[in-house]
Amino acid sequence: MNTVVHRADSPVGPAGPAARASRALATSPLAMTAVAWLVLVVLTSVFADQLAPFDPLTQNLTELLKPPSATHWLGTDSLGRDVLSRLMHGGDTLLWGAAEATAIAVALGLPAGLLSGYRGGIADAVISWLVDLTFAVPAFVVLVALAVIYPQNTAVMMAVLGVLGAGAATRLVRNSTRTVRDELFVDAARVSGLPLRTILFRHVLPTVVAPVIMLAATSMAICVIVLSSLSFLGLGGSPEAPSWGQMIYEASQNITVDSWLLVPPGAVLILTVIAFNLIANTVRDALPGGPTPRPVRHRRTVLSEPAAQRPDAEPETLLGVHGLVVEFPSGPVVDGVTFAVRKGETLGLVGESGSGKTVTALAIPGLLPIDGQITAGSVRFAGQELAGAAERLLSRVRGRGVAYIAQEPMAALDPCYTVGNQLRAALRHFGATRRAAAARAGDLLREVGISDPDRVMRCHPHKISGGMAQRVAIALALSGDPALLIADEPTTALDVTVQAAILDLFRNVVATGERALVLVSHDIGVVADVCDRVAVMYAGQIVEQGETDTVLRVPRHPYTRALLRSMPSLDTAGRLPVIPGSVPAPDAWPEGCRFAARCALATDACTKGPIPLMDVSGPSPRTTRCIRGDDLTPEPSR
Ligand SMILES: Nc1ncnc2c1ncn2[C@@H]1O[C@H](COP(=O)(O)OP(=O)(O)OP(=O)(O)O)[C@@H](O)[C@H]1O
Repeated sequence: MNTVVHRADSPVGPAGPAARASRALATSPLAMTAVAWLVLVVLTSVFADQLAPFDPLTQNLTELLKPPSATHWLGTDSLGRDVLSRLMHGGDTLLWGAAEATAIAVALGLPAGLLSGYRGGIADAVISWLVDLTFAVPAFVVLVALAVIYPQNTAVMMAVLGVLGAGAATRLVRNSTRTVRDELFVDAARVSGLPLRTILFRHVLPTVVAPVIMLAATSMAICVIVLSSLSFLGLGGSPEAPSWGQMIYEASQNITVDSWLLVPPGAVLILTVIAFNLIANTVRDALPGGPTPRPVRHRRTVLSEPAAQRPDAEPETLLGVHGLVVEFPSGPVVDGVTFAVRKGETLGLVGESGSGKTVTALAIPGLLPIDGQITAGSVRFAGQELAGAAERLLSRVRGRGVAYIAQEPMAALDPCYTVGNQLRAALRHFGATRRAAAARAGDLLREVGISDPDRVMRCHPHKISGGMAQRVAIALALSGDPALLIADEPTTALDVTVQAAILDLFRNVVATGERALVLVSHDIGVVADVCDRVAVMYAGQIVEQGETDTVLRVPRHPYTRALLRSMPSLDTAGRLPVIPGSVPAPDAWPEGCRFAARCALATDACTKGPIPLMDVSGPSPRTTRCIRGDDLTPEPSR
């Protein structure tokens, strides 16, 4: 039975970075003091007319440079004006100006950074070039020039400062987006066929909110300093209107007569800047080191030779992969893979680590890493060619046609949203009304064997166990009612009991006869348990394929036999035989049989040249890539 557990070591909190940031702010006394100070400054500035004891401009020549008193709490300046009243009015222009520049920087930088980070390619190159341009502009010199051209026009100056600051915002959002773009939950969203807009706003945006808050707080601090500096130079606004920078300037003129005048505006300015920085630092500290960047994902595949219609395709074939070749810059890693899956059928792709199973599985719905390409062959799904297809077609097919279940279900679930939230969103994406989605979400969880769906729906992913997360991932995959499920090592991370339950679940999923399943596993026992047919992969090729019973009972390739012998069973006594050596890396594939170096039956003939797939006579279609297949003795029943 699956249990709901709290994983203390979970890398993610109960919600996303934004929630973590607000919790960090709420629980840090220093940050709360900073927030309180800023609230006080803002309220005082907004209600200065009502709160200030004196008019900030009224001069009283009989009260020059008075020290703090009961009447003038902070004293008077060289023209007899009340310092406290001037201080209260002095924050207005400053804070509005800083807010204007910050809002412009974020408004420009957020979409640009999202686009640049998520799309990459030309968009990234152009936007990065523009960002570099903003970094090259000496902002303060530009502001001084603007102050001369548009005297006392703080709005124009801050707008320009905002545009220049957008470069930093864009860079920050871009980098955060790139980090999250390759997370499995974003892949999962893409696999579900969600449109770009939804993926960006629902899955990527929440993870960049906290960095943006941090940037906004830093930007406010910088803008306050810049505006004060301009006022200090007499360039930052109307000379009559009080401002903190101007007050500091006036105080500096009287420093030998009365140094106290420097204290109130200086202290308020410093405290305000420190408060913004404290908030920025608290938010920064609340952010994790960031999800580990993974190799970038590719959205589009390129086909060097046009995929032809396959005349030999059987009409009931749901998925037909023919001669699939996938290459990375280092060379091919999948080499001419051919298999077909019919409705109601489960095909197992089995082989040791590095044999090319995952790359083959990812190639089907067009989810190869960015530097991987289908360079030959065909992937026909329900009559449509997917190899080299446009992203638009692929996103239509993903989710509704083909659903992909990743090995790490926890990582495939968005940590920012509850299970219910994610399920309902997926169902709504596939056209369900709000009410129908709410009902169907519970049904789906029940279908995948979760007995208390209401409670699980309220949980964030980090609060559920691995087995439960895998069930939720399967429910999510089923939300688009796909015809084909591809499950990549779906039980590897689970304990044996949960593994058995999940395999049962897969059996039920295809039992209706309406769906097909491609199950990727390195465990031939799992494949034997669930799959109707099996394709054994080795070094980028299928080396044997046929009905599971037949292949496992009478393997016709020494690699299949070696895999079977290394499978634990109840009657296994002593140590399990291991296959000596390891799968050759793609750049070390030999000319002849790729398994020859590890094969006890290998002869000179095996290493002379490529071994083609050969038919094996028998009651059902069967192929092997071994010229000595007939010499293999049947495996004793296990
Ligand atoms: N992004 C990549 N760039 C270059 N080579 C890659 C990349 N991804 C995978 N490969 C290579 O492709 C080959 C097949 O990898 P693949 O992950 O498909 O194997 P697998 O059989 O699924 O193994 P595993 O069970 O460990 O995932 C390996 O040699 C691997 O190093």
